[in-house]
Amino acid sequence: MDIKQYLDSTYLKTATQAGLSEAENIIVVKKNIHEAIEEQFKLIMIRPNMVSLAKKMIIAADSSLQIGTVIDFPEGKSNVQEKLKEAIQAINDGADDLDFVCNYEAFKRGELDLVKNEILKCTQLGLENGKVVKWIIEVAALDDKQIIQLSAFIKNCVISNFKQELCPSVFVKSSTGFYKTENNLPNGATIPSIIMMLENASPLPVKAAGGVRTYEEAVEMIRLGVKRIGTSSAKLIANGQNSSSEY
Ligand SMILES: O=C[C@H](O)COP(=O)(O)O
Repeated sequence: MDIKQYLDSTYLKTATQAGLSEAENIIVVKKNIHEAIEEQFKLIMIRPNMVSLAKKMIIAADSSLQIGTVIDFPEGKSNVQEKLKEAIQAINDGADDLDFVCNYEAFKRGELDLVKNEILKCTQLGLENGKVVKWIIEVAALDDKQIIQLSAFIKNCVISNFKQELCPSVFVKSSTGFYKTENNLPNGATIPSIIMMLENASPLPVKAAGGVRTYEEAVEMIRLGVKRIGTSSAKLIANGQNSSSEY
């Protein structure tokens, strides 16, 4: 098993978030894309406005690196038309994976029809274009019951409305990595949250994202059963693999 094939190497900071100029931030994005090509990661996960750039670099390098991008990131509050518009642009620019932020706040308010509608329409758009779709539920914003309920809700929406053979292309994903918690609590993929997702999203696969920093943490997530790991520490994790004989 090659751990690199689980890694969605992620760089999602805007220039402002990185404390850089736009030009400097593009240099960092390019460095991340170049590194993902060199390291033969599964995928580079970047903001939508960087997808065309990644596509050009990947074609120029004759690489099989895939491109993922985030839709309605990081809050997931936009209406379904805006989510679809952003996703169509990303598809046209060359994205392979579409990681949608679910309107988890609407789910918490009990607006289930709204959430179901966005899951069905956006998933359909992705699948009919041959894309992988992921639904980010932002576990740090949810209590345990809500993690269980939202994972099961997404699963039920997908398995009742799409062909069974398409289910492996629709993930439930833990976190954006950008959620601000009170008292600096973990804002990403904790082991208990991932276990709850795995138990309730199956047969949909789970992506652990947010706070996965080391080879050991990545291996633990894979042992639990996740099929993808989104991390801004992909190179560090891959280097950890090189220094261990475990896999
Ligand atoms: O999947 C996406 C996350 O933004 C990655 O979070 P991280 O920076 O904690 O690895």
